[in-house]
Amino acid sequence: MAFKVGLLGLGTVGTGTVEILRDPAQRHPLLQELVIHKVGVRSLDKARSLNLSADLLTTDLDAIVTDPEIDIVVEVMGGLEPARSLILKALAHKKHVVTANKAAIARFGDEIFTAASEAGVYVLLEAAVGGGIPVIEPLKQSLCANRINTVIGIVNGTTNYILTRMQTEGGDFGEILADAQQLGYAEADPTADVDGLDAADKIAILASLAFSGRIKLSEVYCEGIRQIGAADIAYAEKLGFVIKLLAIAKRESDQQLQVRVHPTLVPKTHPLASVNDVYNAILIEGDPIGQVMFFGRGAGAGPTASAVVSDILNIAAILKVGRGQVTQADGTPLLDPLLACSHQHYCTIAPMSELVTRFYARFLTQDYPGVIGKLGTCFGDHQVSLESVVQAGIRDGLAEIVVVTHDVREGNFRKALDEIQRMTTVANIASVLRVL
Ligand SMILES: NC(=O)C1=CN([C@@H]2O[C@H](COP(=O)(O)OP(=O)(O)OC[C@H]3O[C@@H](n4cnc5c(N)ncnc54)[C@H](OP(=O)(O)O)[C@@H]3O)[C@@H](O)[C@H]2O)C=CC1
Ligand SMILES: N[C@@H](CC=O)C(=O)O
Ligand code: NA
Repeated sequence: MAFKVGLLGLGTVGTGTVEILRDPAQRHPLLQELVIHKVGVRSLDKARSLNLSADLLTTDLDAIVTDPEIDIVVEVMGGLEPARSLILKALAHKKHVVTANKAAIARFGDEIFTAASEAGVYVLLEAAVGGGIPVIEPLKQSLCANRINTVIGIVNGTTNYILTRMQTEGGDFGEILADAQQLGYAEADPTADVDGLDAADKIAILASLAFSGRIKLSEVYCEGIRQIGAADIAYAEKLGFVIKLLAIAKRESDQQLQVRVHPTLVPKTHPLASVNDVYNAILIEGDPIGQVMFFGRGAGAGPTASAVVSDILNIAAILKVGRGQVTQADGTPLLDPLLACSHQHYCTIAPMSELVTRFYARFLTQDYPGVIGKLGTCFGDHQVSLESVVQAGIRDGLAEIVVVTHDVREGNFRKALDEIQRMTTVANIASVLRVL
C-alpha cells in the first residue's frame, strides 16, 4: 500500500525530510510505503543539495494541495501566507497535514483545527516546538492521564546560544549576536528569536495542548533578551543563577493560566540551568507524574525532519488500518481523539500584574549614605519584601545596587519601581528580571 506525500518547501526541513523518506533502511518498515509525489518550491533554478527528478519539483503549490492522488501534505515552507491558505485548501480537499510552522499554528490554529475537524482529517505538528524533541505527541498521548500544572521550556536555540556564550565568555549581547549570525545560528533578521516572539508562538502551542484550550497569542506576555547586559550575567552568576529565556505556562487557578516568555534568573541547581548552547528542553509537571523533562536539538535539518516524518508515519499508520474510513453519522471520518484537536474554547490568561514571583533588579544611584534604606522603605511601602540588597560596586561614578525580592505580586513591585524611578538619588533602573 502506498501513501502519497506532497511537500510544500524544500529548504532546511524539507531537504531533511526527503533524505529520511528516501533512506528507509533500518527505520520503521512503514516508511517503505511512503512515496514522495510532488515537491513545491519557489524557484526551479535554485541549486539543491538533493538529486530530485525534475518532474517531482513544481512551483504550483496549489496543484499539490488539490491533487486527488496526494494523501498527506507536508507544509515546511514557513511564513504566514501563502502557508495558511495552502494548509486550509489542503484540508478542504481532505488531505491530512503535517506542519513545522509554529508561527502559522500559533496565529491561525483556531481556523486550521476547526477546518480539520470539519474535514475529518489530522493536522500534526511535532516539529513546530522543540524541533526533533518529542513533546507535542507526548503531551497529547503519553501524558494524557495527567493534570498538567506547569510547562517551562527553553524553546529557542538562538537565544540560548547567545546567553550561554555571554555566560561563559562574558561578552555583550550585540557582539555575540553578530557571531551567531555569521555561524548561521541566528537569522539575518533575528527579531523573532531575540525578541522572544518565536518562543511565544511555541509556548502558546504547548499551553493549548497542556491545558486543553485555545490561547490568544496577543495575550501571551513576551519579553526578549536584547536588554541583558554582561553586568546582569555576572551578578546572576555571583548570586547562584544563570539567565535563560524561559517560556512558561502555568495553571494559576481553576479558571486562569499564566502564559509568558521572558529572560529569567534560574538557580544553578535547576534542571533547566544546564541546558546550554542551541539545545532546547521542556520541563513538564503533572499530577500524578511529577516532573518530566524533554531535552534535545530544537532545530536543524535532521532533528526537525525526524519529527516531521514521525507525524507522517502516524497518519500513514491510521490510513493503513483503515481508521480513516470509520465515519460518524454525518459521514465525517471519526478521528482518533488523542491525535486530533477537540477543544474549541479559549483559556483565560491572568494579567501579569497578578503574577507572584521573585525579582532581581539593578539600580544605579548617587553614592549617598541612606540610599539603600530609601529603596528598602519604598519596597516595604508596597508590600515588596526583600531577600537581599547589596551595593555591588561603583559604575560610572554611581553606586550599583542589586536587589533580589521574595515572592511578590508583580503589580506591587511595579508600583514600587515607579516611585523609585522618581527619586532624585536614583539615576537609572538598569535592569529588572524575574527569578524562577
Ligand atoms: N530550520 C529549522 O531548523 C526549523 C524550522 N522550522 C520551521 O519549518 C519551516 C521551514 O523552515 P526551513 O526549512 O528552515 O525554511 P527554508 O527557508 O530553509 O525553506 C523554505 C522552503 O519553502 C519554499 N517556499 C517558501 N515560500 C514559498 C512560496 N511562497 N512558494 C513556493 N515555495 C516557497 C522555499 O523554496 P525555494 O527553495 O525555491 O526557495 C524553500 O524550499 C518553518 O515554518 C520553520 O519555522 C521548525 C523547526 C526548526
Ligand atoms: N529559530 C528557532 C529554530 C526553530 O524553531 C530557534 O532558534 O530555536
Ligand atoms: Na518537537
